[in-house]
Formats: sequence, structure tokens, C-alpha cells
Amino acid sequence: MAFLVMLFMSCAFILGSLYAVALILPYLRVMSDRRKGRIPQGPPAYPLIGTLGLDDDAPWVTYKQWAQQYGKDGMFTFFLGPKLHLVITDPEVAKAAYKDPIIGEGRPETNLSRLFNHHALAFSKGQMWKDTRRFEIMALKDFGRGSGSKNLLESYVQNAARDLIQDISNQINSTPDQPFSTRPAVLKCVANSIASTLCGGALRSDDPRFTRITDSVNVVFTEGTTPASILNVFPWLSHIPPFRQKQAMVYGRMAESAHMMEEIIAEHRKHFDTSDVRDFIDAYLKEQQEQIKNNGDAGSFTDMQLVYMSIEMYFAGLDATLGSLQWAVLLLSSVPEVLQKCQEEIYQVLGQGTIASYADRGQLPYCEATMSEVFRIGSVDPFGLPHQCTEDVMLNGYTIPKDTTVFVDYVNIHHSDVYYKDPMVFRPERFLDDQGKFVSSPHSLPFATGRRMCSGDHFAKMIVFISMVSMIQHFDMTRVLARSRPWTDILRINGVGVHPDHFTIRASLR
Ligand code: HEM
Repeated sequence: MAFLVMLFMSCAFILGSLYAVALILPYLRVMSDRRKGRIPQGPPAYPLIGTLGLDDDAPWVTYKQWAQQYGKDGMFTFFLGPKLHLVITDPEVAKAAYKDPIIGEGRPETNLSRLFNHHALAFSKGQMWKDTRRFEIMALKDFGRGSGSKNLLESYVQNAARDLIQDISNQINSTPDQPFSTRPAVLKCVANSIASTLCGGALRSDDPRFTRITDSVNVVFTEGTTPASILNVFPWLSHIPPFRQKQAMVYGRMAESAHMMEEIIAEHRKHFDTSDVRDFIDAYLKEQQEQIKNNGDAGSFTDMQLVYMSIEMYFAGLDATLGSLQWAVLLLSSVPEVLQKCQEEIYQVLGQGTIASYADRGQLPYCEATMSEVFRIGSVDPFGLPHQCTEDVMLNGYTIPKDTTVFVDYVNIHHSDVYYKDPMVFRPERFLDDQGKFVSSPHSLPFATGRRMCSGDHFAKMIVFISMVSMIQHFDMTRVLARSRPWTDILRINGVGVHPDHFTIRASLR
């Protein structure tokens, strides 16, 4: 028996040592290249442990310091455990990097990609990613074509915005002068816009599964991962306390959400009619049928990909769009001059009764500028999703080794006084030209850039624009929070996204 124990311990020691050597050798090579200036500079790192001092609750604060110290040429590197990370801090370098398929298409394995079983658009690779991305963009475009009731996407969003106005009015009428949080009504509005587009009536706020699935979005994104989570590089830690219980809960929520989607998809299959495509799931089933008819199999359009793409649309769409709209309420209720200018513009163009359409933004340049300013200050996806180099690649004169994790520090770009005067002041005028026309900013990239840029950007902007304009049209709002509290103090990391911390407003009907 003693012999067996000795043998087991010796084997474990030898395997452990081999594992450590396998991790340390690439680290030593990269550190040597970094000292020679071939790889972008960065803070000190230690074998296996990596770089110390990253603030997991507010990583943008640490990245800002490291960028100032080491980030010449618009990027710096650091190590998370043994893994090299490249952080891009310049918008032009970001555009060049993400245009290149070697950096622009690759994704690293992370805790979040494992949760999505390496499926959905965000976590699939190669042909499956190409095919399903083309399909998702086309399907959303098709739903958004046409005008009036023919524009399905817009009619779903407008219906949800009408309910939002009704919900806030009810709140004001039931408890006049009392402060309240807009989060529940905004959550319902965004969830209903997405659920109608994704799966018709299912998972809307009147579905009994609604509370559970919206809670799961929160659980998966807050508990599942953070951009700098150590679980991304040491997945085996998820089997060891304190991670084990949290991971089990998050995986449980994902499995439950996948089960709900499977039920909804099965229901769609029963009533599916190729000549009446009602929503995104129908469009996918139609594409699947055509693939089978033309090629003999479904190719990239597997059943599993549909389940994870549906979860992704509901989860990713809800989290980022809800966060952005909450930023809109917070900023507008804090700066009355902006609220008033938006109201004047809306009254001139739409009056008090007409609901906005997305095309109205051409006549509402100040409101469109306000939305862009909300995206800039809020920066709900502060670093986008991580990319990974699929080969060694040259970037801005440096060699970036294969397998490096890459991300862009969008939030510090958006908040930088190099690109924006008084960056923390909420000033929509920075998105207007001398004639008062809307102009986009080349440094503002809330939906990322390049090959994996957000595929739902048009849909998300439609939801934010119509819902925000509707709220401004109907309510005066004042934030109930020390007016002097700066925005930076209100940021709250929500796993992958940044939402404003809890706040309340007082509102009255106009
Ligand atoms: C205001 C709301 C939103 C913001 C700010 C936002 C932002 C982003 C960002 C920064 C990325 C990362 C891109 C990269 O990897 O470089 C992304 C990816 C993605 N977003 Fe959004 N998003 C929003 C809403 C939505 C909605 C409503 C949907 C669903 C229709 C959606 C679907 C996706 C998907 C599928 C990806 C992965 C694309 C790929 O890997 O090819 N997003 N989004």
C-alpha cells in the first residue's frame, strides 16, 4: 500500500512539474521578446502567477495606469496566470487589429465560452461562425425592412415602448412624488422587444418563465465571469471551493435556460410554416430546412447552435441594452438642460402623441447625439469580448504571438481627454456639427469594430432610441442622488458589462 501511495505521489509530482515547465517555457520566451522590445511593454509578471495588482472590480482603473506607464504605440501587455494579454488603448490601432482576420476573428477559450458550449455567434469559430453570423445579420435586416406594420422589428419595439410609458405613468400615479427605480419597467421593455423578435410571444413579461430567465441573465453575467477572471486561464479552479458552488449554480442556470429554449423551439417546429416566418427562430428553421434540401445536411445550422444563439440574443441583448437605457435615464435625469433640449426638439417634430420611429432620428439630431453620448459615457461593454490571435501577427511594428488574448479598452478610450474635451461631462453637442447635424465620432466604438463587431447594433440602437425618445416625450425626470457624485463613481461591473449602480428618480407626466 505504501508503495502505491509513493508511486502515485511520484507520478503526480512528475506530471505537475511537466505542466509547470510547459507553462513556464513560453512565458520565458515572451518575456525575453518583451525585454528586447519585440512585444509591447507592460507591468512586471511572474512565472505561472502572471501580473499582480489588477483590480477585478474596476479593471479599467488599473488598465488606465498601465496604459499611462507602458502604453506607448497604443497598446500594452500583461499576464493573467501564464497567458499573455494584449490591451489596445488607441481606436485606430483597434480598427487595424480587428480588421485583420488573425486578430479580428479568433476567440480565446474563456469561462463564458465554456458556459455557451463554444456555440452561439460570439463563441463559435471558423465556418460555423461565418455562416451563422451572415444569417443573423440578414435575418435582423429582413425583420427591420419595410415601413409601418410591415417593419416587424420596429413595431415590436414601439409596442414595448408604449408599455414602458404606461408602466412609468402607473408608477407615478400610484405613488406621486415618491422616488422610484426605472429598472423593472426598462427591463420589461427591452426583454419584450427582444422576446418578440426572437420567439414571438414566449419569454415576454407575461410568460410565467419571464422572472426566472431574466434573473438567470443576471446570475450568469454577474457570477459567471469577469473579463479578468482567473477561471479564464485556470478552468480546473472551477472544481475547487470557493469557485465550485458558484460555477455549479451558473451552469445550472444555463442548462435551465437551454431547456426553456428547447421547449420554445419544439413549439415553433409544431406550427412552422415556411411562408409565414414570424420570428428569428422561424427564420433559422427555414434556413436549416433549405440547407438540408440543398446540401443533404444542416451544415452550420445545427439544433444546438439554434439553442445557444437564442440564449445569446436574449442574454447579451438584454444585458447591454438594459444597461444602456439605464445610463440614458441616469444621465438625462441628472442634466436638466439636455433633457429640455431633447424635449423641445421632440415636440417640434413629433408633438406629444406620435411615437418615434427609428427613421425619425434624421429629424431629431439632438436626440441622436444624446444617444451617442449615452453610449460613450456608459460604455456598457467596457472591453468588448476578448479576441485571440490565431497566428503570429505584426501590429503597429510589434510581433504579437499566436494565442495571445487581445481586447480593446473601449471605456478608457471613450473617457479619454485625448479624444474628448471634458470627457466626463454629458454633452451631446460633441456629436453635432456647426449646422446642428449629427456627426459620428471616429473614437466612439460602443459596438466594437471589425469582423466580430456587434451583430445586433442596429436592433439595439433602435430599442434605445425609440424607448429613450418616448420617455423624454412623456416625463420630466430628476435624479435622486447627490448631484455631485461623478459618473465614474457610479460604474458597477456586472460580469461582462458595466451598468450604473442602483439609483432612483422622481418623475412627473408632461
Ligand atoms: C446597447 C446594446 C449593445 C451593445 C453596447 C453591444 C456591444 C457589443 C460588443 C462591444 C460586442 C463585442 C464585439 C467583439 O467581439 O469585438 C458585441 C458582440 C455581439 N453582440 Fe452586441 N451589443 C448590444 C446589443 C446586442 C443585441 C440586442 C444583440 C442581439 C441581437 C447583440 C448580439 C451580439 C452578438 C451575437 C455578438 C457577437 C458577434 C460575433 O462574435 O460575431 N448585441 N456586442
